[in-house]
Amino acid sequence: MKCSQTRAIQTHIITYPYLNFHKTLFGGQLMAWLDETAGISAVRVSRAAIVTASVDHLDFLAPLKASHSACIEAYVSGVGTRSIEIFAKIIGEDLLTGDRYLAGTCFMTFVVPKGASLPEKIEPETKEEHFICQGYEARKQVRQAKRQESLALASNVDLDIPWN
Ligand SMILES: CCCCCCCCCCCCCCCC(=O)SCCNC(=O)CCNC(=O)[C@H](O)C(C)(C)COP(=O)(O)OP(=O)(O)OC[C@H]1O[C@@H](n2cnc3c(N)ncnc32)[C@H](O)[C@@H]1OP(=O)(O)O
Repeated sequence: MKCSQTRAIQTHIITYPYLNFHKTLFGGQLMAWLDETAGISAVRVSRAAIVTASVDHLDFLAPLKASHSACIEAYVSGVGTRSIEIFAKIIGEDLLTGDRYLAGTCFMTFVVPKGASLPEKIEPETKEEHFICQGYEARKQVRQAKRQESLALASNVDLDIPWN
């Protein structure tokens, strides 16, 4: 399957309900939009009830200002046995001037239920897709090592009620 067949796009206007006290987009709102857009891309490659497993390298590169638009574009950049890596980019646009800027990039991993099937490989076509997809195996190895660290950390986190 080609990257382009998995592409999902959302465009939002940055307006009052989404602003923080800097009058720029609240980062948590951007994360919710990213999860939705990337999730749709993950469903496009799997046609299955995916879950978000992890988000890594969400880099907030530039603030998204009030009255600008934010275009989130996501596509599959690699697949494993049950995991799907999505690359997403967030492009801000000053709608009055047409100036565009990269506001952020992100990799997310979604997991399909046991029994669901994924294509054997993802085919990049554009220069950007080739660049992003070629790093998949290295990123997956890092992620697997981080997951072991995370599981070790979780086994040391206490569940005591915090108000005593
Ligand atoms: C009815 C619905 C219809 C659908 C309609 C369409 C909807 C379209 C729009 C959706 C847009 C919104 C999307 C929001 C989706 C949520 O909001 S989901 C809610 C938030 N997420 C969760 O609650 C997930 C909670 N965690 C879990 O359930 C489990 O820990 C997981 C993530 C499924 C892993 O389970 P597991 O069975 O222990 O995994 P395991 O067998 O060890 O590994 C399986 C694969 O996952 C990878 N993996 C596991 N954990 C991680 C990790 N933390 N990081 C990276 N990779 C990992 C492994 O490396 C392995 O990869 P492969 O070698 O198979 O490629």
